[in-house]
Amino acid sequence: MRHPVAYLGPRGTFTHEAARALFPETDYQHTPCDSIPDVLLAVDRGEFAHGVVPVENAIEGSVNLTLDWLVHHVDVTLTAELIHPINQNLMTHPDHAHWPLSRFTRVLSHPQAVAQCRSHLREALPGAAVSYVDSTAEAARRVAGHPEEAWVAIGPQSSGRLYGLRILESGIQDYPNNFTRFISVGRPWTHPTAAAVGWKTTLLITLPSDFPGALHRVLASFADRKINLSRIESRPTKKRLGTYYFFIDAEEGLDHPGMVKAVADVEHWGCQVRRLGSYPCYTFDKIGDPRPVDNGR
Ligand SMILES: O=C(O)C(=O)C[C@]1(C(=O)O)C=C[C@@H](O)C=C1
Repeated sequence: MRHPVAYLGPRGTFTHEAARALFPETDYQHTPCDSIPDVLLAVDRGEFAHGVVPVENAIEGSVNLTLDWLVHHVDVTLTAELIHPINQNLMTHPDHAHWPLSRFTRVLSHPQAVAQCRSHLREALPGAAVSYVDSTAEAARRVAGHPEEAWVAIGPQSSGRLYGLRILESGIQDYPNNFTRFISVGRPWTHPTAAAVGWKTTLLITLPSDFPGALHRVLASFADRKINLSRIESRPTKKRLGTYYFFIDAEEGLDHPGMVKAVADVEHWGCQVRRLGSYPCYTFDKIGDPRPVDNGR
């Protein structure tokens, strides 16, 4: 039996590409969900052993929806990371393939994808309205379903191929080094063939309110043990203005002796520490390129 993997769908999203790279189709069955919360909830409820969602983009930064749902709505474990290249395409219905860009009135895509192409859109489609949808592939599907509309979608080539769109422009992101970090959540697993390029632990830290310099103490606890932190991201607690949760990624496993001491220190300073996961990190070049998604799979 192939193990079930939920991902942000529909078929043809960047997350689908990431899910297929992380969880090979020989061993895993991929199922699309309509939104990031749907993926996380399905795993949290035990309906899927694994889920894949985006967490951070090189151009636009954090995927706040993922971070906030991890904090407030689900209790799932982070089990792997994949850094995946992102090439954004401007695509339309084949009937409009020869139109000048000035004829298009609306751009559809995921907010992260639109944000990655903001400058390009201002120049290429200055008059077009923007409609945000839950994923790039959903945008492609809607554009394909409305040939009567002068619409374009932004998304991966795979979504254009799946929904029968034509590519008008490729590589439209504003900066060339565009990568998104995806995470898997759920049960522990190991990739059947790929070697990890590193190991990370993600902690969610809440500072005590009455302790000046608490964040400094937290950072020093890791620095004192020579543990590299690759990311610190704050999100509002949503309880009171000016109060935050800190997501901290450390480049060691949770049972590394230095990590054990650093976390004990942080707790000693009165911080609350939630251990979100300790997991291998994969990169796209090392994990291998799965065959393109086609209509049958
Ligand atoms: O819409 C998709 O294709 C997604 O997989 C979502 C998502 C994201 O949320 O960051 C994934 C990668 C890109 O950065 C743009 C969109």
